[in-house]
Amino acid sequence: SPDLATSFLEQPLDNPLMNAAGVWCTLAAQLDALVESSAGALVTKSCTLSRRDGNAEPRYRALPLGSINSMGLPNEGYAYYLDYAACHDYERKPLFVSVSGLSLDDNLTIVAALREAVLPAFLELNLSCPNVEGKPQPGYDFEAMDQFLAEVATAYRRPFGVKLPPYFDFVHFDTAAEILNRYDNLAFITCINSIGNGLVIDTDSESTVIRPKDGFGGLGGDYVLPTALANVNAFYRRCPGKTIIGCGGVQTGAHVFQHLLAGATLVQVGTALHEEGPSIFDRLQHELRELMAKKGYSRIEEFRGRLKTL
Ligand SMILES: O=C1NC(=O)NC(C(=O)O)N1
Repeated sequence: SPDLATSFLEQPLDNPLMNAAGVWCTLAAQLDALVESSAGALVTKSCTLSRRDGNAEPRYRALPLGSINSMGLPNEGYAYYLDYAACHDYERKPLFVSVSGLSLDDNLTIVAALREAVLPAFLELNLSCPNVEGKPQPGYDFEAMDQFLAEVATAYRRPFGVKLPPYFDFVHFDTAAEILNRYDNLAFITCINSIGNGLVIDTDSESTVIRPKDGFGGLGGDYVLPTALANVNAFYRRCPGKTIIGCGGVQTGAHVFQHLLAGATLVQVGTALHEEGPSIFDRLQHELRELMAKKGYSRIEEFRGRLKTL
């Protein structure tokens, strides 16, 4: 049957699937469940300098077409995730550490600690959390993003990656890619984070469905798949020297196939994992293998990045 084996920054993986940062990865027990699952890799909840309770509840709602969330970066603080990363068995599967400091200084402190720990973990720098009140997303402020990257790339010196927000304009794809391409140790790009500040209204109650920010929150699920695929392919085309991780709207093996076709090397699962649990990785691999067999593909590299245009 088709082989899902792949590699990421020269590390071998059994398959290209992993969780999206923030989903099933805030506490050690959740992370352990991902290690025990058939996911090919895992990433920790975006961490900040100190532990955070996050935003008031209700702050997440599953919907027929996906999800809306305004979690507000609830996490155990960066030391908790560095401790977890220090105990992880990297022979079993790669571990990514997501970092979302609330300031450049916080990010530099966390990144320096990660570098000092000398662990095989991969740093995913989150530039795109839309849910901390008063904190603009660095991903939507190109000057701030460039400054963040200049300082983090210099301080960390090792290969790292970024988690980007979705962009919706070719000028923004061009400008963001031009910035990313200036950093040689910026080795991977994860597209996309949630589509920020959507508003879901419940007709019966005539109300918003989450409490924070008057109900405005990040969208995931079916709502975001075409935007996620566009961003994966836009950066795949513009950043040939970098590896793309796809995230957004994955619920079936066909969605995984589409992300790979668009140029992704790994594929992250958020909303659907939140709703189905880690067994989803078995289902997605089964569905992807079935689809590959039907199409006559035996390995991912036979079609990855080979999206046809009309
Ligand atoms: O980067 C993030 N994206 C989201 O959609 N939500 C979380 C959060 O709010 O913590 N962070």
